[in-house]
Amino acid sequence: MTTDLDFAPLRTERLTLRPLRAEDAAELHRLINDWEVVRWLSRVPFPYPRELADDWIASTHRQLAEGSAWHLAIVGQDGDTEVLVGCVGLTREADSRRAELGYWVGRRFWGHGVAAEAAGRLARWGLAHLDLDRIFAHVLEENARSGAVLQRLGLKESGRAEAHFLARNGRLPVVCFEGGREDMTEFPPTAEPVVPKAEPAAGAKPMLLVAACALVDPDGRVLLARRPEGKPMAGLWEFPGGKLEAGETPEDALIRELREELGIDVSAACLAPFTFASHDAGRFHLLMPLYLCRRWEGTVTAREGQALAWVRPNKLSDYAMPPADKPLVALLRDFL
Ligand SMILES: Nc1nc2c([nH]c(=O)n2[C@@H]2O[C@H](COP(=O)(O)OP(=O)(O)OP(=O)(O)O)[C@@H](O)[C@H]2O)c(=O)[nH]1
Repeated sequence: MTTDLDFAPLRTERLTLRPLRAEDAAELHRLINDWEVVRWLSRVPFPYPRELADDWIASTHRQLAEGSAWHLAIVGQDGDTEVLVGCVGLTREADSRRAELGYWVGRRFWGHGVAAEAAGRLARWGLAHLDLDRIFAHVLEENARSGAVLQRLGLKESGRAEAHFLARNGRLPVVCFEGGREDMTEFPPTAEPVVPKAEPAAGAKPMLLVAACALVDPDGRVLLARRPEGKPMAGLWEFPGGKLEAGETPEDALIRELREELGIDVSAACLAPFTFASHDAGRFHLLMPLYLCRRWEGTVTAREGQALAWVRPNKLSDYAMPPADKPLVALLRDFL
């Protein structure tokens, strides 16, 4: 049976990450039944029985369907032919916002940066689309090459431990790595903040002016939008809005952003100033007025493919939000 389980393949410059297929079993077995590959992996036996490839592929489908793990085939393209290169996986830790990253690459594909390209893509996808805050992994102490892959992704060494290695029939020392969305590299550089008219004094941080809005529906629920993959803080939930463009008032900017992002028309008279965030965001200082709006025209639609959620005020804290938003959420909860 071939099924892609409604999982849209993830692409990188050279690779595609897609659910494993029953037909991959023979090639997967050929690649992984190799001591040079298995010796670094903790949960894989050696020799690797051919039937295990079938069983394992079936188990990855069950995990994908239940949302507990995302084990994907790493495939490349040789002309018109798809080539299986290895596997990469993200496994959710029970009752936490962490997931474990793992990968292996067939020996003949070593030395081309495949692992970092695939693992980086899956880790960033996971942070953007699943309710995750941290990615962790462990590698054998002697596996410096794999440690370098994790460092390239931005994960930091978080400690030492021991893990059981099936093919070695024993416990061996491992190095643990961990990181969150702020650590993950390869984000496109953030657009330069809009600097208000007066140049900041030498050495002062530029001020970024962002207007945001809590849309409140007739049931008293507040709209949150999820920051999409590829942007800084991808996966966090925020109030719709955006940066002021040159010459705009905060109200102008909100009216424009709400139309662009959500397809609704709001009038300045319906934007009630509520509170503001003043937050040191590192490279710049964020000043963000937050408005309340209960009346608009049109139907709220995700015009930019972003996930949207209407959230009861007492549930707002279940959503991971940028640090600047935390005090705003508390005020909003008390007010609504
Ligand atoms: N809209 C909005 N932005 C927020 C919130 N909290 C918060 O820290 N911000 C920050 O304010 C800035 C909003 O800018 P933006 O939405 O126009 O721009 P962006 O970084 O998403 O990318 P862009 O330049 O491609 O538009 C980002 O740095 C964002 O992280 C919030 O609740 N709503």
